[in-house]
Amino acid sequence: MKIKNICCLGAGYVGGPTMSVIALKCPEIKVTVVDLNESRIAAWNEENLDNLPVYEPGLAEVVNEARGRNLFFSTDVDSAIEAADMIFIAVNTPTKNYGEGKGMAADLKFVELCARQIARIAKSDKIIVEKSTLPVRTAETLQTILDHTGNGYKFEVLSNPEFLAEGTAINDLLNADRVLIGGKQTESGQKAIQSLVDIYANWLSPKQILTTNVWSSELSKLTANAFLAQRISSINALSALCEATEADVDEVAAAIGTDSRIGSKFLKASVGFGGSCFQKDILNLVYLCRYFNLPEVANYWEQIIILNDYQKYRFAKKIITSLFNTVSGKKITFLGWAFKKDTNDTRESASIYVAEHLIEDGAEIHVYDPKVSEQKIKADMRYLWEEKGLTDQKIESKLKQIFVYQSPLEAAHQAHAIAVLTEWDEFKTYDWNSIYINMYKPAFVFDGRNILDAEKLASIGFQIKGIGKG
Ligand SMILES: NC(=O)C1=CN([C@@H]2O[C@H](COP(=O)(O)OP(=O)(O)OC[C@H]3O[C@@H](n4cnc5c(N)ncnc54)[C@H](O)[C@@H]3O)[C@@H](O)[C@H]2O)C=CC1
Ligand SMILES: O=C(O)[C@H]1O[C@H](OP(=O)(O)OP(=O)(O)OC[C@H]2O[C@@H](n3ccc(=O)[nH]c3=O)[C@H](O)[C@@H]2O)[C@H](O)[C@@H](O)[C@@H]1O
Repeated sequence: MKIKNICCLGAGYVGGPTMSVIALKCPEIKVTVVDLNESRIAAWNEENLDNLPVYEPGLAEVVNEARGRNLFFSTDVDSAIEAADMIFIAVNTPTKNYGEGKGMAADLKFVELCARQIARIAKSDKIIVEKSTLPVRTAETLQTILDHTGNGYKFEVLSNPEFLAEGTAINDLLNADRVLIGGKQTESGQKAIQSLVDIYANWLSPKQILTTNVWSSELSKLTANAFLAQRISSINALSALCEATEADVDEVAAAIGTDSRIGSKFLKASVGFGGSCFQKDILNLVYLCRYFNLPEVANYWEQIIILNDYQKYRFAKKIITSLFNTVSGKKITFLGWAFKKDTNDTRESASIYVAEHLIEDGAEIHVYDPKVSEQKIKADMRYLWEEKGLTDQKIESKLKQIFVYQSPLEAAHQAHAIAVLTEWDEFKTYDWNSIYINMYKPAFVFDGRNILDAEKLASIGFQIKGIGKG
């Protein structure tokens, strides 16, 4: 079946960029991205492309070309569902923060609502594509809801997990290592798979398009994220040993990375990984393993999260101990708040947890991030403290310890220490001499990303401490 009309439920970091690229590459297909969040849709429709809700290099150009031609953003979910032959579900699947599986399982309520809405609205057969990251066997749940609450039409459920990374999303979509499509082994299942293959074949080669059964596809997504995060926790674990032994973690990573069986990518020691997915997906995997009575397997994967929490805590503790065992009343400058460079996303960013530890010890946190607003930074901290059950009064008082700047020099003025939390390229280009002159001495720099020229900074007079540097 040749697809003419696509609808995507969820206009977030995945729905927005993926559908923009599909629209760009398939001008004959009408693509409508819908969301319940009116302000998000309004931002996608903003004339000024600087105000798109997602910051991604190259995204504005893609949106500019396709929007209004065959790419549309709307809050009219029902009409978009009705008109579509193929519906992508790209809604959020956060960790459950209530009830059964709290703190571990994926919360599928938004996905379930989508299925119920599709079933209620559909007036023709449709292909439903899981784009959100979901626990293995969710397709079964979706199929059951669709078949039992629908109006007698046929729904084929496919799994098509997304592997893009934020900050490089457009390039990842245009030049994907692979796309993965899982479907039923029945004749209609294979036809549905082919319809989706045909879409990606507009710009990817057959070698880049993998097809599997539904369950392998669903599980491959959680597995890919677990393997990626495992590499970071592995190198971060070694970074602690490097600091104790005067080995240099970057040298160790480069040395092992030359072994083609290990590979050099994703071995950058850091203050700890963040982002909306690694932690959530691994917790989900751990929950699934426990559910299937595999405690040893669950404990194995859980260690990645435990180590990541330790790494964030270790970084904060190093700042406190280096500053003579207290940061009370001291000004600590944070360069970066986003969970990685080239994104405005801050979900689960290490900066949030490091800030919390330091504020607990009485520090003032002065933040500069090129893409993250003051409102967002404060909302992140408020959310964390609300989750911990702090009173509103206590939260308001703690928020007074956070200051946000438009300029890095102002943020660092009269600081006791600077902590690099995100690897933004611009941090490397600063006039570090002027920064040094205007800081309290000894002037400390804690490079949580190992991006600065440590020798140069040391020669200026800084006390520089990287991750995994002896
Ligand atoms: N952020 C990323 O880089 C990646 C995310 N994923 C997965 O993709 C999924 C979406 O992630 P993000 O885009 O980051 O989330 P997001 O939170 O940025 O976007 C999800 C959007 O769905 C909307 N939504 C919720 N229920 C809806 C409904 N019933 N109808 C219409 N819209 C609805 C929300 O308002 C929100 O705007 C998650 O499962 C995530 O694990 C997968 C690969 C990469
Ligand atoms: O499912 C998802 O959401 C996505 O999760 C990650 O993408 P993302 O979280 O956007 O970004 P990454 O580049 O993976 O970085 C994640 C975190 O790990 C950190 N990181 C990454 C690499 C590294 O070597 N060291 C390191 O500390 C980053 O700074 C960041 O905080 C995966 O890379 C994507 O393939 C996947 O689609």
